[in-house]
Amino acid sequence: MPDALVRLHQLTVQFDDRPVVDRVEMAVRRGDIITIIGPNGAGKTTLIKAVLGIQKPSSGKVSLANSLVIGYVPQHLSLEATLPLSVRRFMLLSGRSGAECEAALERTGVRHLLDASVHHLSGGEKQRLLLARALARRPDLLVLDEPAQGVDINGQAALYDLIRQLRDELNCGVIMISHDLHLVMAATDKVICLNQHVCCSGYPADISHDPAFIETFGHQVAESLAVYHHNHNHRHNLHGDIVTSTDVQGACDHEHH
Ligand SMILES: Nc1ncnc2c1ncn2[C@@H]1O[C@H](COP(=O)(O)OP(=O)(O)OP(=O)(O)O)[C@@H](O)[C@H]1O
Repeated sequence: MPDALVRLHQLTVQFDDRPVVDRVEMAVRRGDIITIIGPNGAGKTTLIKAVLGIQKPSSGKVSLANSLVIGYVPQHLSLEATLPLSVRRFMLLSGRSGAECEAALERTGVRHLLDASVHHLSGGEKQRLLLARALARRPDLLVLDEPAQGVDINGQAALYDLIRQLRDELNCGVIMISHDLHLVMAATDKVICLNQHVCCSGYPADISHDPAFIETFGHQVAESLAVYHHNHNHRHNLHGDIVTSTDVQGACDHEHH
């Protein structure tokens, strides 16, 4: 099994003696798309901040692969509203060359906005700009905090699709937070349900049956996800991709209901 890009060992973060992230174990490898779901205040952003090194663990640790390059897409683009700033200038502030910035913007579908003001971009355009900035670093690990916020439903599906393509092109690992359970179930390889501690984790179709998932999100949510469940007549590799019967190393062979 390839080495992990990032590994959490019993990661715990406390604020005023209150554990907000409680003894979390997790590993992200190249090719993984791992989505963290959980109710408000569950500790998702705090966990991501610990991965980024901007939140110190109270105990446990975060191990990163040597010279790991992380591309981070924050929830929002927060900028001084009175400061004039074009998309081109914003991208160049990342320290990458003009050509690299333009290629990244092209890849996320917003190169035509090079000379637009960042203040006038739509919600979806801003998310694609933030993704381009992360991409320009050619990251080993993409970290996204609710990347689909402010994006309409069609745009969300396209954005998740793009994230999958980028994972393939860069052969990077992806860790993201999402609140949109339907899209998560449709677009993710592995889901971690966090409520301070890890309630349950696994393939999307499996975890929605997990009593811990139902307890966290309620029967209504679990039932509404039933549409994504299906009987499998195929096998998965460890990344959740379908494999043929001759290529079964590390595959699971199970039925989902
Ligand atoms: N720097 C801090 N000091 C004190 N408490 C904090 C700090 N940062 C976060 N918290 C608290 O930790 C808890 C978890 O916050 P966090 O932002 O990680 O949750 P979340 O799962 O990302 O929530 P949401 O889905 O609402 O964004 C919250 O109760 C929050 O108030």
